[in-house]
Amino acid sequence: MLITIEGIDGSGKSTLLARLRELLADLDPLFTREPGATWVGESVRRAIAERMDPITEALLFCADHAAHIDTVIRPALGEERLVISDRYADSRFAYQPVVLDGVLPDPLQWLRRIHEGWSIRPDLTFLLVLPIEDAVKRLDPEKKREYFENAAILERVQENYLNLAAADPSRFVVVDALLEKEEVARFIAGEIRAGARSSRRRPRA
Ligand SMILES: Nc1ncnc2c1ncn2[C@@H]1O[C@H](COP(=O)(O)OP(=O)(O)O)[C@@H](O)[C@H]1O
Ligand SMILES: Cc1cn([C@H]2C[C@H](O)[C@@H](COP(=O)(O)OP(=O)(O)O)O2)c(=O)[nH]c1=O
Repeated sequence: MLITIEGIDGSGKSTLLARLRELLADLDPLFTREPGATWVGESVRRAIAERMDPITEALLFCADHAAHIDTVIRPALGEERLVISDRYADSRFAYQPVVLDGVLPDPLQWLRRIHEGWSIRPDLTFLLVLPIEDAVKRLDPEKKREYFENAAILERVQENYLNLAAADPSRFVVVDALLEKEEVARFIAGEIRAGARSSRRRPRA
């Protein structure tokens, strides 16, 4: 079963993932992330830091996704493992249309087409949502910021995320990221356990 965790920068994904490692330890999940599960992720980080042109950046994120699927996700799903990814394809569908606005006529459609035929659809996606000003307040002032981490961009990214969730309610679970950390983690751990139980009962196609 493939679970993905999505949300804007500062929504609490890293905090949540650290707690899920403890809460779900008995299920022996494979924790992974985008960008960065393979060395392709390092080129993505470099492209972001150097502000490469948006098409290059988008294609590098997609290349990172392809390498991630090939080397991590597909083998683990083949062994029936529970896989939990910190960011996945929806990060592209939420962030890159903002960066590609004005560069391409329909960035979301372009991005969807690039993923078609090889990307693997998650079984469940948890989307952490909170007011932009709270997310920005949570960002570490000591840490160097990616250019995405600005309120105007994050506002549009979150709007894109909410549209993706509205269009696919059977996959998305929208979670209030202002709830107490432990409450967020326990709720999501419970939903993952319920999903894992029902996927074991379901006959494989
Ligand atoms: N539910 C929460 N309530 C209050 N603060 C939180 C919550 N979740 C995370 N934080 C804090 O917000 C900051 C950013 O969280 P982090 O997990 O790094 O976000 P992300 O990985 O999504 O960028 C951290 O200082 C973290 O302790
Ligand atoms: C996976 C992905 C991330 N991003 C952005 C989100 C983040 O601002 C940035 C780096 O992701 P991430 O590593 O999750 O952020 P952090 O450095 O806070 O741990 O890349 C995209 O724009 N598109 C994508 O497809």
